[in-house]
Amino acid sequence: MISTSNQRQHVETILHSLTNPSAEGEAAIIERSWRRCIDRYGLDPARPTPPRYVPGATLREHQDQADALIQVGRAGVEQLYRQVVPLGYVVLLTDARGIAVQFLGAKHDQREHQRTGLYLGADWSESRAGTCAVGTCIHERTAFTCHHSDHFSAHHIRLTCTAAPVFDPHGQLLAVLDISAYHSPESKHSQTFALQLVKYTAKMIENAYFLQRYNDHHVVCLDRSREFVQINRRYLIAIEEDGTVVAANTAGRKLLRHHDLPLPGPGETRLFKAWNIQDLLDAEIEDVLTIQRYCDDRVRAFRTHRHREIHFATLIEPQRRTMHAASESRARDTSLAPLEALADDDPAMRDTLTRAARLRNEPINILVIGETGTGKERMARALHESSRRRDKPFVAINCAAMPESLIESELFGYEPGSFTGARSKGMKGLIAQADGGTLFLDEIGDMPLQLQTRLLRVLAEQEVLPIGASRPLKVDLRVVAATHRDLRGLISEGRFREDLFYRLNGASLRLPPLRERADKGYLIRRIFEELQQERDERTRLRGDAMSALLAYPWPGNIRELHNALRYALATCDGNEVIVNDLPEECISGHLAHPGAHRGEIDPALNAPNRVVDLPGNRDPLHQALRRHHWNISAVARELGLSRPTIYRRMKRLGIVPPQQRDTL
Ligand SMILES: Nc1ncnc2c1ncn2[C@@H]1O[C@H](COP(=O)(O)OP(=O)(O)OP(=O)(O)O)[C@@H](O)[C@H]1O
Repeated sequence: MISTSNQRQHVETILHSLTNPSAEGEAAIIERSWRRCIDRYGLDPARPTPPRYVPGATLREHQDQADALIQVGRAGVEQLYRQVVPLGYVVLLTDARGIAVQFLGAKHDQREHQRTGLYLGADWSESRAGTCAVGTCIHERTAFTCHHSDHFSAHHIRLTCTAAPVFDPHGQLLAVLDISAYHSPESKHSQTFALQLVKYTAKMIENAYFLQRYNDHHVVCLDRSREFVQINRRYLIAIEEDGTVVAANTAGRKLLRHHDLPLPGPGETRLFKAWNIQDLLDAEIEDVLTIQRYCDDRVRAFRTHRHREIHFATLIEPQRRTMHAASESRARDTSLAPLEALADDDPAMRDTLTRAARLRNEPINILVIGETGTGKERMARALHESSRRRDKPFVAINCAAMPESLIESELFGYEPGSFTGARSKGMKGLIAQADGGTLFLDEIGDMPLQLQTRLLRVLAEQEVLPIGASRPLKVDLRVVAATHRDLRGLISEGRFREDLFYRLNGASLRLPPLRERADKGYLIRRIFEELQQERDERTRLRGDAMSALLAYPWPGNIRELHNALRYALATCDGNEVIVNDLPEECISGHLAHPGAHRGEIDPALNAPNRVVDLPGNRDPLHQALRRHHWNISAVARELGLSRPTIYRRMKRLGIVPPQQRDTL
């Protein structure tokens, strides 16, 4: 708390500066803001303003509107957080109206954060909070440190806050990135480095947003340094195929303005001339569009027309083109679609899929290797569906799951009356059923040795001898076998036949574990989509749930992911899956907090405590109910959940309030 004399002195400083304006530079920004607080917003420096929070539903709307930026900027915000948290800072991302839509802070200080307004849903607009880093940054459209008594409200003067704006590709303010700390040296100079760091991160987020927004355009990146142009991406200018400039990042807009080529600002309706990149650079459009293809280091130097400055350029080509290429290849050969769908841009998977595509019609057997649940059966099915055998059967056999006594008859079939208990008409074995198609032998490492010998004969002769039969049946088979075991190890232990290994291993395809895949996001979205189709419903996967899913190491691989999403869809409120709907193990490394509710963006990182109300976690809910004497509204408030959700979870967990127990 700040002492009354300090508070009085703070008020006097503000009032004095307003009657004696003198400041320049950043001090002038503060004076201007103080004046607005009194003249325009009617705030009183003598009356501390406690933080104001928007209601949960309103916060949701703000978060939804900022969703694209939050998603694109997530990595940058999290990186900034990791850099500053050891120094006692929290990180806020607010929208252009100053509402905190994302918050990352140390877990144990949650109450303090909430008391100060450094929390989700806090309104940091200048008109509400007075002079502060976020609100004043929004007003002045510039990065700014509001240190201690720079704040208008005495409530905030122990804070140091540094904020930087993030603009959209048309110069409109999108968001403000802020770091704040409770304890800092008296001198404002101590925050110089903080200011640079926040500006840098805001620029990275802005550029990431720009590149995503214009990923269907050519984007020219310019820099005064050849060495840094690829890394810095300082000036970004999106152009059409004919060179027409369509947008630029903040630095790019400044560069264009400096060369008398201004772009319209937000809300500017008067007609601007459409500039061409050739108005800026002394270049043929072909020289610009071919940088990637014809320049050794993918950099080309140009002089600007007006100031004759040398700029080095690189070019980011439209993704549309890559997508076209991919869809063209698919159009040429649509049969590859089942394989293509297995992965997005994971390098190991792309290699595996390229090999699979080449092998799909080759007359060789394939061994699929990967940890349990990595999608080996999926791969086998996709190989079958992409091959010329797709209209014939795909027969899957799990060699580990089948009782040893049955394997032989199931696989090879039998003649009528060949053993006691056999069907009178005999049975066609699974191998014969797969004739013309694909036989998938899952967990091949678990096949008993004696059957390995018989299987070897089938593969060598391409014929199968049912039990009790005197003549073998000819079969045309492609065998895909899968294992998560080390077959060579089993061979050296004498538990797997080496000759069978070579028969099965005409080629091998290795599937990476999910934790190593770079396309986790694609898999999550795809499986979520598949499950929704299965359930015939439309549910949203919220960003916080996505973050927790991306961060989890997935020891059970895609099967575990599949189960986690199925679970979340079954237990969520039907509209959206949030982090607390996920199974406990998926979030226990990324704790959500008791107040995690459908209004917050990333409880996984906001988390001060363990989740109190995890699905399936009966005790904490039970404890909360007892603590509140079974008052459901109070429990719902504490847990940040709706009353119907509490009732639903009680029902699911079999929790019955005492007053109802007698009636059961
Ligand atoms: N690329 C994928 N896209 C969507 N779902 C997938 C994908 N790969 C696997 N799955 C799903 O993950 C689960 C496990 O896949 P699959 O059974 O193919 O794994 P596996 O490696 O054969 O497992 P195991 O080693 O236990 O036999 C299944 O539900 C499957 O539908």
